[in-house]
Amino acid sequence: MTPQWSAPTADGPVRATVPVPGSKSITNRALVLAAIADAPATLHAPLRSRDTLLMAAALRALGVGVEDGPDGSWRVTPAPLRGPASVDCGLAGTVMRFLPPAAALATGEVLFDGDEQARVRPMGTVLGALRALGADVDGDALPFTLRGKGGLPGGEVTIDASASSQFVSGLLLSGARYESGLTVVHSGKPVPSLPHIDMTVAMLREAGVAVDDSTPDTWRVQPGPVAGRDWHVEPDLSNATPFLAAAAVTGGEVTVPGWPASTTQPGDAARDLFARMGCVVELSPAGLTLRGPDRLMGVDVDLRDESELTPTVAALAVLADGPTRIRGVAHIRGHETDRIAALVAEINGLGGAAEETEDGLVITPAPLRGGVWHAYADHRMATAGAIIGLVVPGVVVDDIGSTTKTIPDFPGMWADLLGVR
Ligand SMILES: O=C(O)C1=C[C@@H](OP(=O)(O)O)[C@@H](O)[C@H](O)C1
Ligand SMILES: C=C(OP(=O)(O)O)C(=O)O
Repeated sequence: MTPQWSAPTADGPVRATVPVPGSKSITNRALVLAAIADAPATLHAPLRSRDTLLMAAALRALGVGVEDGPDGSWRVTPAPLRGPASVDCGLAGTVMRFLPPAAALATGEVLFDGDEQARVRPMGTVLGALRALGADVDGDALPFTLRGKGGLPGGEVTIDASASSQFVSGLLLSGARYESGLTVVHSGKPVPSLPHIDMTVAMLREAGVAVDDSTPDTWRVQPGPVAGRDWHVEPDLSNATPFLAAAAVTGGEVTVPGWPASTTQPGDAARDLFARMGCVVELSPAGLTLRGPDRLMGVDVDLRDESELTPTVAALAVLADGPTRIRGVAHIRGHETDRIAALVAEINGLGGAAEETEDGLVITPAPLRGGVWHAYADHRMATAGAIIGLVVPGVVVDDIGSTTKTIPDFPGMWADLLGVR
């Protein structure tokens, strides 16, 4: 855990242009696709943070070449995957869910483990699916060992992906390399974060893989090669939201350059969310510019599709002038931490009024006081504390280092945002 971090308060409306590092979700998909492709490829502007460095390290351990380019790019040279190897998943859902289906293509043993908190994240569905498809893997959670046989027959598998869209994405990413391809059928409560599956499908198609997603809850990947192609990684739109929130809560103006005109990133939904809370949001070739209102409005929102935005929306909600209800995110209890419980505990710990519901939380604005905001090793809990600290003096985030999961230098970016570096 890093030393306690006193969140800086804003002494007026925040005005800044904030370049945001690359998307975690795109970078880790591109790394996996490049690793199992038929030719070398370059990732331009990839995210280099804990989650993606762990993915790169894991692929290197499996025999893939991942070399640093002078401009921050990554050159990936595919190779037949092979064990014995150890994979440290850290706390990264994308590593723990995307790599085991790829490791089933390897020869030899691959040991997976991660942070203590990672050992309670839902994994059984992926491992059960791999077993059903013919893989030799024990267990239902980290740590586990997969004994690679150099490939899988593939076929059809039915899973319950209501706890994470990553179960589907992980299987699809490697499915074209299984002998008869792969059909994943979801059966259960609705799949969350569906745009992240759309991102997987779009990137597979860009890599020349035929994917049929025309039937709801069924995805079919044809067997065949994955084309080695270069990837240009977009800025991480979900990671942009704390910086945009700084303008929202101080009546300021923040621009994030390079915001894509069209994207599969669920973070793009932030444009509409901020607008509903009273902000003026403008997308132009210069990027996305957000102007904060005099008073933020509370909202009633279903965040099932963009559930990773919940901590930012909750932080905005405590500073709004009316109640907010967040629905549709029961599964975020299995994110880096139980985010529903964590948000409610930390908001109430500062004197706020938040309540858990079965599938989200309700926040009623109340005067807040300073105090310790616990991050629970969760990058988005930490950035939520930073947002509140802009307005509430004396907020101290206990583990700002948790932000390195997806942002290399959040404290530095935050200081630049406020002009206090
Ligand atoms: O595939 C991805 O890159 C992600 C999918 C989502 O996971 P869940 O479906 O578990 O919410 C999202 O919350 C996570 O941050 C990234
Ligand atoms: C849920 C998240 O991460 P992960 O990829 O580890 O699931 C997140 O970044 O909000």
